[in-house]
Amino acid sequence: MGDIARQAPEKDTGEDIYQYLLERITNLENRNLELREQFRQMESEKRYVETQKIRYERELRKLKSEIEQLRSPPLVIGTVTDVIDNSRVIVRSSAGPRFLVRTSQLIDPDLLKPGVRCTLNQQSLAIVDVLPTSYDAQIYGMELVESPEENYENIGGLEAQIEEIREAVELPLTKPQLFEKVGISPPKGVLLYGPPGTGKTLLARAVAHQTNAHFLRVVGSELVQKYIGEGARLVRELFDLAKQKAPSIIFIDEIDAIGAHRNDSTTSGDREVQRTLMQLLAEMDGFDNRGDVKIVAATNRIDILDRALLRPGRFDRMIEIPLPDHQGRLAILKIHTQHMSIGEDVNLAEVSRLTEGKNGADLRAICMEAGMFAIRMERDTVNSEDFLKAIDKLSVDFDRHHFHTTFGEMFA
Ligand SMILES: Nc1ncnc2c1ncn2[C@@H]1O[C@H](COP(=O)(O)OP(=O)(O)OP(=O)(O)O)[C@@H](O)[C@H]1O
Repeated sequence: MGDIARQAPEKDTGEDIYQYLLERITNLENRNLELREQFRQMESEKRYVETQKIRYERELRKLKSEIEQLRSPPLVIGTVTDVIDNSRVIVRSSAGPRFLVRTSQLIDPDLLKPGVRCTLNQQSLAIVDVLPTSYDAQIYGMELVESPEENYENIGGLEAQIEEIREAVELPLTKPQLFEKVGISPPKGVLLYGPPGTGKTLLARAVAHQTNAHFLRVVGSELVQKYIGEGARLVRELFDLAKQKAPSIIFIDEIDAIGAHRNDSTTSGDREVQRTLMQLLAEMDGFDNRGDVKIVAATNRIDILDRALLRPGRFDRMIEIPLPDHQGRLAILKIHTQHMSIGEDVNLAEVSRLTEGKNGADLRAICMEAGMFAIRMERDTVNSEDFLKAIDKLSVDFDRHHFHTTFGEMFA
């Protein structure tokens, strides 16, 4: 640069100017050559970067689609039996057969050793994830509460049912000697049945609270749908965990999902449900009813339950949890308004009369909605107008939901 920018000579004789220009031309030509060379190098660098970019983009797309493919549920569970090389292993699926499967690049090959449990894509059977070796209740969506907070005072309108469950579950846990002295066996399992939202879960949690027992909740449909082929194993682990944590109460919600009576169809889904049910029956049969683990199940569909579940020594005590009547609704409304600041004009008996056919969950929602109306109006007490608006709003919501469900079912 210094050469090119050199100042013209002061003495401007013709010879000097000629020399100066000649030198300048040579310099500029050299510089031009240098720049051309740099340009050529940069061009080839650019081409290299561009091809790299295309390669990375292709790899990114491949990995993204691999992730999507691998992550899509449901997943099958298997155990690695042999490792062939870094990308292929033999896995025994929990349903029985063995497969030679590919592993994802996202999985550290060091983790894949014989005996390790893993999840497999249902279609490609590629390994998606490696499961921890130690037992983890949360993986399976089990709810484990040390001692739930709900107590009998939180339950409205179910006095007779509370009495029954106390006899069937609480007494054998707190006073087992009574049963021994009289020489009778306490019931093994209790089945709560009735429409949704009427307090079945609440009741089971309250018994666990009263007896200081661990509360273990599983949902029947999740047992068979979350990890295919794992239902039976989950039932076994559920009972093991309950024994470990005793005194404990196992609560199986939606038991109809595994305990519906069997028909002749033999799809793999049906077989899975049957295996899970057989395991549950086996666990219950091999169980000491004088022990400190109690089983409570709930269903909205007692009509479809397999009779095998209801035989003596299984769910042999059935308690109906019906929709609340007027007095029941009043009791539930009192419970859900006890911490609310309610105006003197509010007549809960009237609210109960206006909510015929509603369940406990609806009544709780009405109380909360009435509170929201008061907050929107910047009032600190809830008046009867708020309750009327809340009942209206929830009835409209209910009708809309009902309409969508019915409409959806028509086209399903
Ligand atoms: N009898 C009741 N007394 C007080 N609150 C109730 C009662 N029934 C229902 N609720 C309220 O509704 C909520 C939902 O009820 P819960 O889950 O116990 O019903 P469920 O019968 O188990 O319903 P599902 O069959 O849909 O599982 C409860 O947490 C509680 O706040």
